[in-house]
Amino acid sequence: MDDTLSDLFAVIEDRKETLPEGSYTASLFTHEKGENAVLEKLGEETTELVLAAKDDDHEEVAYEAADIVYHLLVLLSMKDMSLEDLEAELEARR
Ligand SMILES: N=c1c2ncn([C@@H]3O[C@H](COP(=O)(O)OP(=O)(O)OP(=O)(O)O)[C@@H](O)[C@H]3O)c2ncn1[C@@H]1O[C@H](COP(=O)(O)O)[C@@H](O)[C@H]1O
Repeated sequence: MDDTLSDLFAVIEDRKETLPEGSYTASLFTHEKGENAVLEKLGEETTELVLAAKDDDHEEVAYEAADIVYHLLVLLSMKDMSLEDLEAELEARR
């Protein structure tokens, strides 16, 4: 899981840097979509996650959770934060 998250975060950071055409991630870092789109997605996906959990739909819970994690990592990158910031907070709670 650690590798999956850090690999995904590295891809997101690369998309932010290189802004390749056709990249959904890159579109979030431009005015095409921007921060509001990321925040809206996080809100929508959280609602969808709650509904999937209420239905006990494990496949849908995993799908929505993955959408949330991806957009959360994009948000961290937008704020010039890193996975280490998240890890430090989690570690501090142990
Ligand atoms: N993990 C993800 C990921 N999760 C979700 N999404 C996108 O987030 C959007 C989620 O929105 P919805 O579920 O609401 O789907 P939608 O109805 O198509 O929404 P709209 O974008 O049309 O508004 C979709 O366009 C998904 O493709 C993701 N896009 C990219 N990644 C990862 O980022 C990498 C780089 O992607 P690109 O930047 O597109 O090359 C990929 O290889 C993946 O590993």
